[in-house]
Amino acid sequence: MTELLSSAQMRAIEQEAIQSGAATGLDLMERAGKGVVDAVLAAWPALAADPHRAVVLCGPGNNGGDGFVIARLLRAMGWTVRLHLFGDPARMPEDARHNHDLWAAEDPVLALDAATVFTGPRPDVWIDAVFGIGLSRPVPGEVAQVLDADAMAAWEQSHGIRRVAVDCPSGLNLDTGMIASDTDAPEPSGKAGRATMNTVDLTVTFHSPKPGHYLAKGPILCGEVRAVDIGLSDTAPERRSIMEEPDPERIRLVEPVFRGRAIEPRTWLKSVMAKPGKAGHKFDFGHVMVFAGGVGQGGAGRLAARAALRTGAGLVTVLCPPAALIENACQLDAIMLRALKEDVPLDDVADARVTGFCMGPGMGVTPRTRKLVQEALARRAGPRHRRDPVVVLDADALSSFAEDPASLFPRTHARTILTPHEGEFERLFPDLGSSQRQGRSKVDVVREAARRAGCIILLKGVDTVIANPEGGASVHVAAYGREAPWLATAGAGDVLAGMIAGLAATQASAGLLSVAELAVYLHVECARRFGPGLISEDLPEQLPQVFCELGL
Ligand SMILES: NC(=O)C1=CN([C@@H]2O[C@H](COP(=O)(O)OP(=O)(O)OC[C@H]3O[C@@H](n4cnc5c(N)ncnc54)[C@H](O)[C@@H]3O)[C@@H](O)[C@H]2O)[C@@H](O)CC1
Ligand SMILES: [K+]
Repeated sequence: MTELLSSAQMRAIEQEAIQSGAATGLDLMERAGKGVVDAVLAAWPALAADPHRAVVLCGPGNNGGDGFVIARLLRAMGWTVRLHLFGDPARMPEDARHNHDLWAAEDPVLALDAATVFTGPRPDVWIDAVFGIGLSRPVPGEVAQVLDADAMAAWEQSHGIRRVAVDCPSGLNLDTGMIASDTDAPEPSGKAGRATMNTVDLTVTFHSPKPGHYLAKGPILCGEVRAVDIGLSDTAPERRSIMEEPDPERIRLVEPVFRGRAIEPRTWLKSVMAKPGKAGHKFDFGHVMVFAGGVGQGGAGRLAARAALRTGAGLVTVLCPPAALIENACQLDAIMLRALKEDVPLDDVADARVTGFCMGPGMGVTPRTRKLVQEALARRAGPRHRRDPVVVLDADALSSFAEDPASLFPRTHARTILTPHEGEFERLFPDLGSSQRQGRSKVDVVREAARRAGCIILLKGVDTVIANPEGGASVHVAAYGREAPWLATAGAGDVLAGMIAGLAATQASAGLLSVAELAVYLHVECARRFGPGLISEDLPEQLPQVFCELGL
């Protein structure tokens, strides 16, 4: 997994390098600028053949300083560069000011406004170095006009211009992935934030990617993200193994990468999933019970059950009210079926070998659902198991506690995982949901929710955030070449809940957060493998081929 660094962590690493004498701020800025130029030429090798035109937009801080370095390096390659500055050079930080002066000694520093920028000739490359991690408020109106998605149409064939962002498209908050004008917070400047922000083709960031590249608007705006090495060493207190819970000080990006290097997905899968012994018995791979709804309400539970079985659980049983037995029996074969009468306690039907419960899809928002959830949460490890059964709570199992979430949290435990979508999350954590809309990072709110509930929380979305009560957090995004828009289909969440229950119920040695990470990854892989036209029934059916393609 790649570890994502917050702005504060990035600053601390830079400061340590500077204070230890390993590099000066100027060295780092020079390497950053060179890293951007190299990344541009690597992305579009044809640009290296002969000199081209560039527009470089610089801001008042060190992001602008990087811009001045880039402009100077391109000029040295014979390029024609028009450089525009927002801000007063006299007030720039020292290193940025130094690079400003090197540029200004030979070429003009133009104003950064639409009239000045778009009356110049059309560039081949557009470099946005206005704001980076230092963005502290909405982008001022005159800069916003230049960065507006439609503004480039002032040039003919503007779609052919290669757009590059330094650290991030200016206006994107690298901790939250939001743009200031997206949030409910009033804008202190009183000026309207821009409605549309220019997307770029390539974002070049330094040392390590940041959460904002993957959260919220980040994946829409950044194009492709390249992290370039600027010679900083990583001072993470301890780098953990892929199957351990993540370092609570860091945020982990869910992808088959470990310690910065791509690994075979097979290595990742094998480290998380149960290792089948040669003489494995079905009970060695766990028994998941999935609760289905009443007559005509069983589809969601059956989808989850199918996903749990395909993911590797040895046995899966659907529990349903007696009236729904025939309906379910007509649809299930390998999945077992048991009736659960209204007044019968869960212990009467679930023996000690049950290692996982998947609850919520189609169950109904009822007092009975609440009671069953409470009973499942009270279960403890059977004699043959090291761990308590996992309890995955989704959909109606969560909504059944919407009136009184505080009555759920004393019962949830470290082997519980809640898988809400945004609406369900906000019903359980109203204050956290609204603080997110006001600009708080999705990672921070999910971390706090996990702490409050004392269990794992997986908040679904194109950007999915998972956190555990210790502060460990990971982000998975269905973007950057792993888009799966057709996953927005009825029942896809039920399948995910079943996949998590199926993987976790095998009692693999990996922690539950690692299991949830893998389930989210597999879920998207299944959707991508099937492609457009996907319906939720198709998802579990892709698993055998996905496992095979990932080398399992
Ligand atoms: N030595 C270093 O610190 C390095 C920093 N690097 C670059 O430096 C950047 C961070 O530099 P800074 O901390 O100076 O931050 P930025 O350059 O991102 O922006 C800070 C400046 O912008 C102003 N500002 C912020 N939001 C504004 C708004 N909405 N409207 C008007 N003004 C606004 C601030 O008052 C400050 O002057 C990184 O993103 C990266 O590009 C790289 O060169 C690597 C080395
Ligand atoms: K920028």
